[in-house]
Amino acid sequence: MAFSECGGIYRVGIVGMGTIGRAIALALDSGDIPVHLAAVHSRDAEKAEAFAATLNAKPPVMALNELIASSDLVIEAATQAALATIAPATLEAGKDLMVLSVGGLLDHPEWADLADRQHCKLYVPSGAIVGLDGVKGACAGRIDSVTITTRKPPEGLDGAPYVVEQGIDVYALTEETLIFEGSAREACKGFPANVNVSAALSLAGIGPDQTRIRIMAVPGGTRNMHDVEVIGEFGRMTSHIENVPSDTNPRTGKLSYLSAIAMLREIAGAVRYGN
Ligand SMILES: NC(=O)C1=CN([C@@H]2O[C@H](COP(=O)(O)OP(=O)(O)OC[C@H]3O[C@@H](n4cnc5c(N)ncnc54)[C@H](O)[C@@H]3O)[C@@H](O)[C@H]2O)C=CC1
Ligand SMILES: O=C([O-])CC(=O)C(=O)O
Repeated sequence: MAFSECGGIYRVGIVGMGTIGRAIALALDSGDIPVHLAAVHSRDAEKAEAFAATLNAKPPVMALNELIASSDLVIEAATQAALATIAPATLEAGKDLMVLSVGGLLDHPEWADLADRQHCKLYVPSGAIVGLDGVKGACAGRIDSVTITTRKPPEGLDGAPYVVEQGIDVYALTEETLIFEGSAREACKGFPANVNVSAALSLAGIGPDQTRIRIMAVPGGTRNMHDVEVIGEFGRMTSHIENVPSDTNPRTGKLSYLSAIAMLREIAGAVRYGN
C-alpha cells in the first residue's frame, strides 16, 4: 500500500459514478472503512457533482489525471473501454488500482508487469461471483476444465454487442435459451458489461482462452446467476450464486459492489480472511 504523504491516510479515488461507484462512495462516506474518499470522476461530470454533493465528505469531482494525482488507490467502476486509459495512467503514476471492468484486463497482461515494476497493487475483487479462493487453490494443481454458466433475465443482456450483432431479440424468447458459448476472452468482447465475472474467474484460474462460458437468457428471471464448475486433480468443485440485480443497473448484481467494499475493508485493515 502506497500511503499518501499527507497524514498517512490511504486516499481513494473512484472513476465511474454509476451503480458500483456510487455504492462504494456511499460505503466510504459512512466512515467505517479507514480510508479517505479523495475524489471522484465520471463521464457525466454534472451528475457526478450532484451525487458528490449528497455525501458528507463532499469529494471533489476531478479530471482523471488530477484524481490519479490525488489518490493512493484508484477504483475503476466505469467500462472496459475506459479501463484502457485508466489502468496505464494509474499504474504509470505508481498508484494502486482496483478494477471492476475485469474483462478489460484480458488483452493487457503487461499491466500486471507494470504494476510489479511500479511497486503498486492491482486488485480484482471477486465481484458478482463466489468461490475464487477455491479456484485459486485448485489451479495450483492440474486442471482439466473450468466452466461458468451465466443466466440473466433479458434486461440483463439487452444491448450487449454480441446480442445486437447477432440480431437476437432477448425479449422475444419464451424459454431459457443458450445465446452464447465460447471462451471467457470472446465472451468479454461480446458482453463487456455482462460477464466480467468470467474474466475474474479466468484470471484467478487457467486463463481467458481455456475458461469456457455459456450465457443463457432466462425470460421472466429475477436473478443474475452464475454456476462455476472446476474439474482437476483435486476433484470437482461447483459454486452457484443467485444475485439480486441492482436497482439502477439490471446487468449488475448487488454482490458486485459489496465484494469491492469488502476488499477495500481488507486493504485498509490488518487482517485478511480466505485465500
Ligand atoms: N467484476 C464484476 O463482477 C462486475 C463488474 N461490473 C462492471 O463494472 C463496471 C461498472 O458497473 P456499473 O456501476 O454497474 O455500471 P454503470 O453503467 O451503472 O456505471 C458506469 C459509470 O461509469 C461512467 N463512465 C462510462 N465511461 C466512462 C469514462 N470513460 N470515464 C469515466 N466514467 C465513465 C458512466 O457515466 C457511469 O456513471 C462495468 O464495466 C460493469 O460491467 C459489473 C458487475 C459485476
Ligand atoms: O452482476 C453480475 O451478475 C455480473 C456482471 O454484470 C458482470 O460480470 O459484468
